[in-house]
Amino acid sequence: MDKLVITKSPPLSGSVTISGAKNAALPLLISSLLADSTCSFQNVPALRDISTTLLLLKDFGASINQVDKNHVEIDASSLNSVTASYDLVRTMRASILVLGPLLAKHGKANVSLPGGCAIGARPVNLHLAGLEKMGAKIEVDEGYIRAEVDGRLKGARIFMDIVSVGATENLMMAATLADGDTILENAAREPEIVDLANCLNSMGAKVSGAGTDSVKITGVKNLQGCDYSVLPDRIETGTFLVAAAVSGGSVRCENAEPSTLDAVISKLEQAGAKITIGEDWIELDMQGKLPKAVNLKTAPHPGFPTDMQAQFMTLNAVAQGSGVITETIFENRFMHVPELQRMGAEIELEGNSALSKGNSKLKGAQVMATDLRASASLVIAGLVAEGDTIVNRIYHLDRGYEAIEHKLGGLGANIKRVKE
Ligand SMILES: CC(=O)N[C@H]1[C@@H](OP(=O)(O)OP(=O)(O)OC[C@H]2O[C@@H](n3ccc(=O)[nH]c3=O)[C@H](O)[C@@H]2O)O[C@H](CO)[C@@H](O)[C@@H]1O
Ligand SMILES: C=C(OP(=O)(O)O)C(=O)O
Repeated sequence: MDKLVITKSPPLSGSVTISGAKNAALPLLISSLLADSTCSFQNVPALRDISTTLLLLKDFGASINQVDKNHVEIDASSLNSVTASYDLVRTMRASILVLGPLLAKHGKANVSLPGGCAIGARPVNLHLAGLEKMGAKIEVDEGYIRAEVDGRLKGARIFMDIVSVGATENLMMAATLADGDTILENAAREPEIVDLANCLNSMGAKVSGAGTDSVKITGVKNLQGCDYSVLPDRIETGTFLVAAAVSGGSVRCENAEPSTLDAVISKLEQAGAKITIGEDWIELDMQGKLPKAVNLKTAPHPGFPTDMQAQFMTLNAVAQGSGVITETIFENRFMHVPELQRMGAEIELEGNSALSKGNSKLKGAQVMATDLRASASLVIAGLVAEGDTIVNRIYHLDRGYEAIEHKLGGLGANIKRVKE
């Protein structure tokens, strides 16, 4: 498995182009299952999760035309299978999102239950309960969710007692082809949900209220193909901004969507960064200063995103002063803490909070990447640690960051991929 070797680097400087968002692209590509003609997607990030999704769609019988690295056309108008096998689903939890579209369009779906992953149990009960409320019969058998509906799904009012991005997306897609109106209450408000709603509407769906906690979908008989460009990745943007802040540098993120980053920008300003914003770019300048530690608590959007928690853990570790980070979304998302401690970070864990004492002088070490954002936090730590940091198992990083070593290298980081 590939490794990244990062050697203590100068403050990051320059500009970096942000890719399309993984978490927007995955449901968008999957939404092509609903359409009767070809869907064309641009600004698709070149990532392992995207290749997995395309393999999954191909496995159903969809035809895929990879026009170039970031442009793909999908025709899923006729399929020869509605089974998502364990081999593909186990590497990517977002595969569960095929359940709603397959059921809505083909009346049937067999989807392997996604395994647990390093950040928590991640159940799918809300996805299943919502689809059952729309008339689906669902059973779990030999590790597979087997779902069926007699005729079309029926519109329903669905209240979700936990805010779930995936369940909101799955049910929103299912409802586009259901009979009648569906109202999703306590829906997630993430920008990726708005992107999905916009794309579905461009296919002929009737979705309103996306971005609020009540989304209304009026079912239509069929959907057409689309030509859609994926939203820029707010988590990739945030990761580069934190890397710049930790290194005391100055970085401009191009092709970004600043309006999706309010909570992250506000914490970076509290950390002492000077932030300048344009229509599609964000610039961070630490003016040579060390960041100040911040207190933060993760929350559903527009709160502070859990996918930026690990990166801020590194920031707090090297910052001036102490800070408390509380994780409220996933019960086991502190796997990066022991690895950062191995590099010399002074962090104490208590329940779902992490107290960092600050001013840690990090030293390079061999570290293990346990999940996607944990990996990013270790790469950022490697930029300022004395000596070499070797980040093993970067499989996770490749799931979610396009060409991270090239992008960081372009900002002056000493980073290289070692193939094994
Ligand atoms: C591909 C994608 O977009 N992934 C993102 C998505 O994951 P994902 O959609 O899996 O995350 P959810 O928003 O569903 O999870 C939020 C919380 O709800 C719980 N839950 C979820 C579904 C369910 O049926 N029952 C239940 O209890 C989860 O265990 C978790 O504690 O949102 C997360 C929260 O912002 C992000 O960290 C992930 O990067
Ligand atoms: C947890 C993440 O992704 P996924 O839901 O695909 O595991 C993430 O993007 O940080």
